[in-house]
Amino acid sequence: MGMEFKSPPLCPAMVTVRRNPPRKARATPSTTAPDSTKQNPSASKLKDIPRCPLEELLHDDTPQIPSVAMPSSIPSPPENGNSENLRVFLRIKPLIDTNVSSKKNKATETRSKLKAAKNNDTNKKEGICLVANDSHSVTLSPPLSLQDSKRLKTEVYHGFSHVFSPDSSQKEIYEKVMDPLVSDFISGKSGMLTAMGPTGSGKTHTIFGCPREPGIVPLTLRRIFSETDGSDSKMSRSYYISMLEIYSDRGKGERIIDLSTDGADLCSQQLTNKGPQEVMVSDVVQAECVVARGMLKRTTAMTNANSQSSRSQCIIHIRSSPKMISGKPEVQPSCAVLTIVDLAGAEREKRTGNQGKQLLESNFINNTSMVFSLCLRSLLEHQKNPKKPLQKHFQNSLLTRYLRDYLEGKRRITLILTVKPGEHDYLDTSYLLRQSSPYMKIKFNNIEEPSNLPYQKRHNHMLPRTEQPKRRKFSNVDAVIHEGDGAIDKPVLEPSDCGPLSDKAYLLKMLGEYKKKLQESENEVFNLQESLQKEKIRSLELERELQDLKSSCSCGQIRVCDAVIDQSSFSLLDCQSVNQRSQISPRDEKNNDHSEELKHLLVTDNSSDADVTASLEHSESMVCFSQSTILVDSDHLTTERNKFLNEEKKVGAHPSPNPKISELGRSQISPRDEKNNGHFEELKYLQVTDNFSDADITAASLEHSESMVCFSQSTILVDSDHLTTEQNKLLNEDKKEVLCRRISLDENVESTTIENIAEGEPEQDRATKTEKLGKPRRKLQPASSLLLKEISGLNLEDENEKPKGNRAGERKLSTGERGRSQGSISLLKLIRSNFHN
Ligand SMILES: Nc1ncnc2c1ncn2[C@@H]1O[C@H](COP(=O)(O)OP(=O)(O)OP(=O)(O)O)[C@@H](O)[C@H]1O
Repeated sequence: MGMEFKSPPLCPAMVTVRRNPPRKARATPSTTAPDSTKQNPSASKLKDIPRCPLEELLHDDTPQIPSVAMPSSIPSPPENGNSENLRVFLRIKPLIDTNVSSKKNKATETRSKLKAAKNNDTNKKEGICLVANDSHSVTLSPPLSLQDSKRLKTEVYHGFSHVFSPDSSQKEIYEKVMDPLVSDFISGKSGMLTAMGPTGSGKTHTIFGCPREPGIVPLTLRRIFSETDGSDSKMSRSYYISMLEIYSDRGKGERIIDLSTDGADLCSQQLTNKGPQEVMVSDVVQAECVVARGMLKRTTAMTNANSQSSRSQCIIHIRSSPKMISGKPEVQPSCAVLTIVDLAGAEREKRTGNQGKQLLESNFINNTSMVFSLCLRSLLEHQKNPKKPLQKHFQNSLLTRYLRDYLEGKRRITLILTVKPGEHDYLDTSYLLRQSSPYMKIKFNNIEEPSNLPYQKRHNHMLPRTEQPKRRKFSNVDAVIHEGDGAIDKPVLEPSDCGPLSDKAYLLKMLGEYKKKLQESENEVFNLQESLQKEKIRSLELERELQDLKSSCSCGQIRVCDAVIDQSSFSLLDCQSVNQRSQISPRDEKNNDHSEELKHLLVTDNSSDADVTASLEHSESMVCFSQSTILVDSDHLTTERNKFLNEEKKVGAHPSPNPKISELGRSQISPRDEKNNGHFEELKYLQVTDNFSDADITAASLEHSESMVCFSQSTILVDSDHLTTEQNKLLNEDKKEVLCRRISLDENVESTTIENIAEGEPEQDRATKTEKLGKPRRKLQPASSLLLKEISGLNLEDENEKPKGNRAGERKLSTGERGRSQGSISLLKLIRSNFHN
């Protein structure tokens, strides 16, 4: 039905010159409109003025019923040969959709019915817009309402591989659509079946079916395994199933979910490198279970158009590979993959009433469907005109990237279109038929069945090339793990199945190594942490021990020194030396060093606690013996301090030619004793230093315990007063190291510290002095009490002693003192005899 068209009259004053006149619209096969230029002679006069292409704009591109011009252009399915056309099947869904009026959609149905009743009384019963003319063609008639408003016309589509009427059974569909593909698959040819159609048109039903009416997938599996069961064992093959869905969560990009196993999220990279996990199936029950599980995990939702609408694109791979027999692969065609895709149905917002999340999902679904169609369209145009480059529409969605090889015509595709015949679905059906019917012209030329190539390689071809990592060569294929790695019953391909190690296997191997290393490092870190902890504990224990030792040491010192002070006021014992000499151990061989000097200040006083505490200022250089006695290292004292002490005459030291003696002499200080201010007790003793034998010393100390103190194996301290002039002389003559010191004692002043060394003093006097001083008596420790007993029992006498110019003046010796010099004599005798020997 052509349309009369008259160009609008031209304005005489206006001349329009077009540099690039619009292309002349080509005549569509369906158009029957007479050439307007022939019919209207006046139009020829206006040939210079391009006419408005209104006719083309208004023209409906669809073929008209009376003049069906398509059959000649639509190729019939090729029987065989290298070149074959894409097969397009059409399935018409039964009009009465029980599911739509099911409980969940009852409300929607009621609403739409009420609407329909309001709008048009004639539409009480929905009309049919699509009818099958024969097994290869259909007629699509627009509803009257649309015919009037949009001037839509009846269309005839033919050239389908087969049109399935609404009463077609699932089995029939399987046999016509899928069985040839399965046969190819079994013989080693790969192929893909894709179900396309608007939402609720029966794609999922066709692909999966239901228990009562199993769909293409279950029937395919049955066929495959029935075939395998009957075949010779030598021809038997292994089959693997993988199932995944591409889904858009709230429109936030695409996600790939592995449906065959754990429903894990696979990123695009994983899909490329590893692919979906495969599950090896050995019989139909196992295979159906895997598919059923996957279906349960698939994302679906209830929409106004479908109570269980698929919200994702679902892809199932069935892969076959030859079984190894006696370690050698069979020569038969090796791996083949059968791919079945259930696309999510395109949705119209008005019809579905989707909002929010579902609207976003709907956009994703429509977009993916559109990209899929564009890819095929581009392939068709490229095949028609090879000069036209193949558009890279596949890049626009994950699904098309994944199926790129198919969409570029390198693998066989079969399409099954599902449509609803109702009038309400006219637009959807029309759109699908117009869009998809040209695909029948797509040819697959010289399809290279990579029967001798491993599946891995082919599968990698199928994946987006841009995402393929660089290939690496491996000689050892022991770590070959195919894409089904990780599945519980994952199969591991034999080296011969896979050829060189694939990228995926390489990456997996690397990952495994890194994982191992990480594990080792973690273990090491753990061990180090443990040992660190142990070390910390140990160091704490050691610190505690050290503290204990320190405290016990200081206690010991105090005890020993207290005892010395209280009992005999023999204050020359240097704490350090005491410690070093193991508490005055005569057998300490280490202390054979004669040069060891004792140089300390002994501050003896009735020091108050505060004073003693103040001594802590010099804690490094002094040792606190007791409340009344502080032993200070004179070297550590400042010059002022020493000066002060000297000025105050608190240091009583006889000048001695021997530096040791002077040092020792300076060690008698009583700075805080007010009573003793400037007065010193006299200490008279000899320090005989030599290498005495143990026996000698022991004998000496025992024999003359009253007059000597044995410090060590090399040092004996003897009261010089107790020695006779002869004895002293002898010692000097023999150049033995005789340390003699005399500290004058002011007789007028009572000594506090060394009062007990004032030999020969009557017990009564001592008691009186002590009483006067009011100094507390300290209890002796057992170790020191013996020593002090010896010291206190010293009866020293130095007959040759001369005044040493000490400030205290010459000491007057009492008769009693002189009488107690026998011990000294005996000692000197012993020493002498020792030297002579
Ligand atoms: N040929 C058929 N015979 C009987 N019932 C059918 C047929 N085709 C589809 N149905 C029913 O129609 C409903 C919708 O079908 P289905 O879910 O397969 O549509 P769909 O195209 O997959 O929709 P969507 O794209 O939204 O997933 C289902 O309940 C299904 O059982």
